[in-house]
Amino acid sequence: MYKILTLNNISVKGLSRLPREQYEISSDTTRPDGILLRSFKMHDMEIPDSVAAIGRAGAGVNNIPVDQMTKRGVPVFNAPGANANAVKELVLAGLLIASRNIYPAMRFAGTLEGSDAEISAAVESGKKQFVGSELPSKKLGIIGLGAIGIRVANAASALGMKVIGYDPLISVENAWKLSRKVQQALSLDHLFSQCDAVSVHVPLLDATRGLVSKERIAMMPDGGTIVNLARGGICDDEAVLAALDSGKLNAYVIDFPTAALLKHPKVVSFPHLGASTEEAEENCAIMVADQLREYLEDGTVRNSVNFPEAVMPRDGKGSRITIANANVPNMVGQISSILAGAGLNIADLLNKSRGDVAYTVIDLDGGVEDTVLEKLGAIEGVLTVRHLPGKP
Ligand SMILES: NC(=O)C1=CN([C@@H]2O[C@H](COP(=O)(O)OP(=O)(O)OC[C@H]3O[C@@H](n4cnc5c(N)ncnc54)[C@H](O)[C@@H]3O)[C@@H](O)[C@H]2O)C=CC1
Ligand SMILES: O=C(O)CCC(=O)C(=O)O
Repeated sequence: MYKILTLNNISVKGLSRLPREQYEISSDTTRPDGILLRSFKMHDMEIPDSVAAIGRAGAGVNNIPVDQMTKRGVPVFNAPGANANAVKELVLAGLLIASRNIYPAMRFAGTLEGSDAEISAAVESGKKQFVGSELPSKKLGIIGLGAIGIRVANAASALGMKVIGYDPLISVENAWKLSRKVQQALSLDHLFSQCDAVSVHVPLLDATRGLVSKERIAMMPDGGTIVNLARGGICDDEAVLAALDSGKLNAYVIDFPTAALLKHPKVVSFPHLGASTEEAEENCAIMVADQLREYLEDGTVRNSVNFPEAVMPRDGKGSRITIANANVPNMVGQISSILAGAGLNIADLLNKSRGDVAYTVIDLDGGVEDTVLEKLGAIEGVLTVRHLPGKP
């Protein structure tokens, strides 16, 4: 029986991918084999050494101590693209809310009193305060052309906006998906200097912290909009607030409000709502539960943020061993020698590496003694050895 600890509510459709006869799922369990979570902050948590894998039902993994898990040989999985449409829709909503002054206009309408005729008169005289602008008259800059950025770029372009994108690390697959109407920015400064609105879609990393800075905001045309549904910290909030006060910026759309931001009339705050649709919650939970199950049962690695992709078909009968180790020379040689010394025949072998980690999947013709597993675990640099018995 595998034990799974949940640190947030995970969609039932996802949890149902883990059959109850094999998986015990609880928000309060000791010695779990796997953890499923969304935005729970794991950095201050003591992660039990029983944990073999962590599944993030979403995209961002800045709430998980990924480096620490890599050193322990624990893969962290996420659900790339599974909530991207939901975020794209909220970005478009944010742009429209900002450009049409929808919040102040709704607040104004909500204050009106009197007869229908009086309300109608107040509506007609009051609406001039909320005159907005249309999206096609604006140029949108998108920073980060991953699953979300690409969708926002293509959708904004289809709505008639001029769109320019910046992502020096864009994948070939994503580049193919990008509308040909989207221009390429040569640098962040190039992007900021010509965009009326900028939307960020990058992970929170050292390299992206404070990326929307005072200096870059100053390059924008007056009256601009910043949209940040990516993470707090990517924009320098103090600089944004000063720019809102001076009129340099007209609106800030944020999914990560702070006390200072909530008080400001030009800030459009959402409560980390980007991925909160039934569809996105189900997509993420299903994807990550499937990946966790495949790893626990077969050692397969798909969509990990710290392990190499490792998919080796399995006939199910013989034993499978998986080994995570430091990515240093002669590991496969040492592993094979121990198996050969124990008279074990390797039926199939896959060895992949990513950064500091290497991962090996070995199918054996028969079973394997615990003493052999102990010898494998004692090789210097080996982080984890897992034995996955054959399935009938
Ligand atoms: N508000 C919400 O509920 C949600 C927020 N997010 C946030 O959005 C972020 C992006 O999500 P996805 O598009 O799904 O991720 P993704 O991994 O598909 O795309 C991220 C893109 O950013 C690019 N990038 C990385 N560093 C960069 C830099 N310094 N400059 C320019 N581009 C850079 C990468 O090359 C990649 O193409 C997540 O990391 C997460 O923080 C994601 C989903 C929901
Ligand atoms: O699970 C959520 O609601 C948050 C989603 C998110 O921020 C992400 O996927 O990065």
